[in-house]
Amino acid sequence: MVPLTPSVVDSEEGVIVDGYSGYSAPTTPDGSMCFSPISAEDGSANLTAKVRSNGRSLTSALFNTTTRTPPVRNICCVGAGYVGGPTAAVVAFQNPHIRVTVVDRDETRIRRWNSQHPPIYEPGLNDILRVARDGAKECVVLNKSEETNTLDSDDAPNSSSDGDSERNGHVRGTTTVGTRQPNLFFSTDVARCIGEADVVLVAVNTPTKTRGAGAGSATDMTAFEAVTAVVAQYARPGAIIVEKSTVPCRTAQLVQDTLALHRPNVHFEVLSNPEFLAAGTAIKDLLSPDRILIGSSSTPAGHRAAAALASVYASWIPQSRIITTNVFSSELAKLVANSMLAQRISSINSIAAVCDATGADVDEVASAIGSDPRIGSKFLKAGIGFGGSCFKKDVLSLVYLAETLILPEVAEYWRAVIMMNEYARNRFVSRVVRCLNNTLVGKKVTVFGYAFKKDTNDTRESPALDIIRTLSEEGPREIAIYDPCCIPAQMTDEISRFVGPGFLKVNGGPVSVYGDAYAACEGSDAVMITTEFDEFKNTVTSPASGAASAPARPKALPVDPRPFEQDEPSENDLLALQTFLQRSATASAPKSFLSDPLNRFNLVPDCDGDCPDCHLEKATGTTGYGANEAYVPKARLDWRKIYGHMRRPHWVFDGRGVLDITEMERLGFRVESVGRQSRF
Ligand SMILES: NC(=O)C1=CN([C@@H]2O[C@H](COP(=O)(O)OP(=O)(O)OC[C@H]3O[C@@H](n4cnc5c(N)ncnc54)[C@H](O)[C@@H]3O)[C@@H](O)[C@H]2O)C=CC1
Ligand SMILES: O=C(O)[C@H]1O[C@H](OP(=O)(O)OP(=O)(O)OC[C@H]2O[C@@H](n3ccc(=O)[nH]c3=O)[C@H](O)[C@@H]2O)[C@H](O)[C@@H](O)[C@@H]1O
Repeated sequence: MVPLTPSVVDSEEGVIVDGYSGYSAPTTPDGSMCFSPISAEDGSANLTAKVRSNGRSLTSALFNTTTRTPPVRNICCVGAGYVGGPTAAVVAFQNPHIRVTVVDRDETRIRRWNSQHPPIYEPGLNDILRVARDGAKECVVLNKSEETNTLDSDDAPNSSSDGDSERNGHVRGTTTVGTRQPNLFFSTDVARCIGEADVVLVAVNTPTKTRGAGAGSATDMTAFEAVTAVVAQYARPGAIIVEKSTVPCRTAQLVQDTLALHRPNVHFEVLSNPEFLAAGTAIKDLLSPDRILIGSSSTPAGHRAAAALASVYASWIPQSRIITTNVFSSELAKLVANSMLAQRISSINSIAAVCDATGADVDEVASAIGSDPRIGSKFLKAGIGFGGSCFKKDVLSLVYLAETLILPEVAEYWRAVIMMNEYARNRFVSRVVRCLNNTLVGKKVTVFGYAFKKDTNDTRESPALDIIRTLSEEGPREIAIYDPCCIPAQMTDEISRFVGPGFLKVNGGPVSVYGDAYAACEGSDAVMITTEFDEFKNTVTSPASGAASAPARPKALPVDPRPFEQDEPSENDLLALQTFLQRSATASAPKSFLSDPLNRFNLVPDCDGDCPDCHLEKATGTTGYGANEAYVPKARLDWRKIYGHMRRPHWVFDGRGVLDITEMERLGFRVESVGRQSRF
């Protein structure tokens, strides 16, 4: 056990530091917390009063050097999902002195995090895991810029570490980076790990309730409430409890109440620290976030807790990007951020319908309005609408909040964002069916894209799944699915679970999953693009001229970070150098150099003989995206080749606006694209 920190000592068991007292937390009929702000108000308003007493930003107080900041040495993150896993990994990576343990009740998930098959794919995640989870070997890096951008394995800095030795094994112009011990762990022992932590990050799922009070819009707090109860029982006195999950506004009050109920007379600070990462760019977002938001109570203990959490982020994030607010503002800000982003997508999709009816082009409209800095150009891509696990549920959570606050106009306003999203999707599918003479019977339709957005294998609330379900009802001969990032076996399994096993071709249904885009198009009457993968883009130059095999995303070379600013390069410096060396290596560089140019990684132990992921990989011939194999964007599709595989009249329905219509029509396709018909 890590010794108690100063702040922990001043809030030992039996001592109420800030005068909190306990009351029972309201629950919904089905046992999960309702989190209605109205019912929360009914109890007591200790936290509310503290928040109201000081609504100003706490930032100045936070970084005031006179504020005593307890050192954080042990963090437990509850929830090893899309947020908990990558967030904890980056926190551990950037803070080698902090022990970070990610706990989950799902044994399979934890086993996979501890193996060569992490349960999620995110670009850059493996490199972080390989260092934080597995520790790193000593390595020697050349601390000066390369004159050329064409390094190969012989130029690898670590390969020149011998000869020409100076004292302490250093080579002129080189820096030795010491070994690093593992400080990221994954465990199913939830109670024990919570009990050892100075800071408990709660990053469990908070979906929309499907039954009971508020079904269809309120947040299902079952998992969050369960964790709160375990925290209340096992957390060490004075531990800082952090809401990382997206939760309804005023949840901190209810957490406080639950803690007080289970452990009267013990004080815990509850912080809100919502996560803003997006799937597919999680590591980039975590390494370089726009902002870190920390909400706390405005008491001295609240400020100390916020400062302690801020100190963890300060290892790699500039102070200016760490924003502090009162705890309820922070909770609400997360819901509002997602709702505003979703609203922009719905707004532009409503305009796409107007474009289709008038001949205006939605991309041109978006570009024209987006150049006004007050509007901005991001999140104005029209198409089949947003998917993913969060936008819909967070907008609905805001709707429910407004309803419970008796603000029906506000609720209706935000509900329209969801309605417009559904309208966009339905409009697209109706168009496909209409263009195919109102019947799919005997026809084959190919769906390109199963993940809810590009560069991720996250398929939650994927528009594709909804579309597959609707198309199935039309009685097609086949619905072929291809996704460049998702593993076919997993897609098949999900379709079986969420649409039904009877829909799979192997069981007599129409749906079949392909690992090859061209095979998926064989004999197809129509191709539908449902995810904006770069692989699906066509090029302005004819594929016949060779452009089809061009890389999907030619990237500018990253900057060589050397010479390092400090004698001792930071983990960020090493990561930047690794990326630089990988991207500037010649094609002949060996694979081992490309995956680990600094020769720093320890071996990942082999999986047990009965590892189900190894079996799956062997059985299906897919490698998955484990520690040894990352998803590499594939070459762009050769649409001319696809044309040859399809049946006339070669329909393509672009639900994501990734195609150049003129070029496609030149190849002979008939293209329908949301808001982009440009008939005039
Ligand atoms: N997915 C995303 O990109 C983002 C999600 N969020 C928010 O973060 C939160 C977590 O989301 P995800 O990571 O996507 O969810 P997830 O479903 O991927 O992971 C949640 C994990 O919590 C575990 N869990 C549930 N109850 C537990 C318990 N009682 N004890 C131990 N473990 C338990 C589950 O087994 C699961 O592995 C949600 O509130 C979400 O709204 C916020 C920003 C981005
Ligand atoms: O709370 C969350 O879960 C996260 O939700 C979103 O991230 P994410 O859903 O992963 O991905 P986005 O890039 O926001 O895309 C969401 C959906 O909107 C669609 N989209 C996006 C942008 C656009 O212009 N048009 C559009 O249709 C995408 O195709 C995708 O289906 C937010 O961008 C994150 O900041 C937030 O942390």
